[in-house]
Amino acid sequence: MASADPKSDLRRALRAKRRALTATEQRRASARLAANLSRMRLFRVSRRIAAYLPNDGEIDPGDILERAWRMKKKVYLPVLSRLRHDRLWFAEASPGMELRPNRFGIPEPVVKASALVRAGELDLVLLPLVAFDERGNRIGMGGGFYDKSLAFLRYRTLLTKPHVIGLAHDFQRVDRLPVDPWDVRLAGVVTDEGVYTARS
Ligand SMILES: Nc1nc2c(c(=O)[nH]1)N(C=O)[C@@H](CNc1ccc(C(=O)N[C@@H](CCC(=O)O)C(=O)O)cc1)CN2
Ligand SMILES: Nc1ncnc2c1ncn2[C@@H]1O[C@H](COP(=O)(O)OP(=O)(O)OP(=O)(O)O)[C@@H](O)[C@H]1O
Repeated sequence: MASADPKSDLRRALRAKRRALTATEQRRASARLAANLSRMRLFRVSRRIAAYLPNDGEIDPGDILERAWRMKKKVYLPVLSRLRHDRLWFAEASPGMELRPNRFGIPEPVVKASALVRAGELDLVLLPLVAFDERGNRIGMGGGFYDKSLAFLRYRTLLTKPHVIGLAHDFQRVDRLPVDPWDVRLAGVVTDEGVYTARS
């Protein structure tokens, strides 16, 4: 059924499409994604990199995490704030560390509050998305978590950290997305098929 929010129909359709991928398709996409990202200078020079654990058919950054650890980079995963329910913090992750599902069922590192860092302490945030366009606009799951946690970037220059790159299956690209005032623009999007660098 069509709804009043143009974003929600698109969300539903693309989420269903990515959930329908087989495990084999997901593994192939993950390997291609890692190959495409590791060719980027931004990835090579970044020391502290946040990614995510895949949920709902999202493209799997697992191969990227492995590569980053081999390159002696620090890898971070998002943790929902227990105090402010709409904010993300980031915890350094290591292979095989203890994880516990958050309220959406997505596993999170189990760390003490003092070990959590804010987005501004990272060099590169690789974030999940539901749809993107080539101008660097995205829509996510609808919680506004990343938009709120990265809102400070909208008032700063292009040189401000972290750099924000979206990760997606190539079929999640759409012609043009509606832009809301709070949306944080991506520097680019990397997919299983290639790299889209946003030009303003
Ligand atoms: N892998 C991954 N981790 C992430 C995010 C993400 O999008 N992907 N997030 C990015 O923000 C944060 C969590 N935000 C999320 C927001 C909504 C749903 C979700 O599945 N919503 C369900 C309703 C679930 C419920 O209410 O219990 C839905 O819309 O069907 C999941 C994660 C932090 N970690
Ligand atoms: N910086 C902000 N300050 C206050 N509210 C915000 C901010 N960013 C987003 N929101 C609110 O969050 C809600 C969800 O926004 P939106 O639909 O754009 O999320 P999304 O981009 O799909 O989610 P996410 O960022 O978690 O991937 C909106 O109702 C919006 O009002």
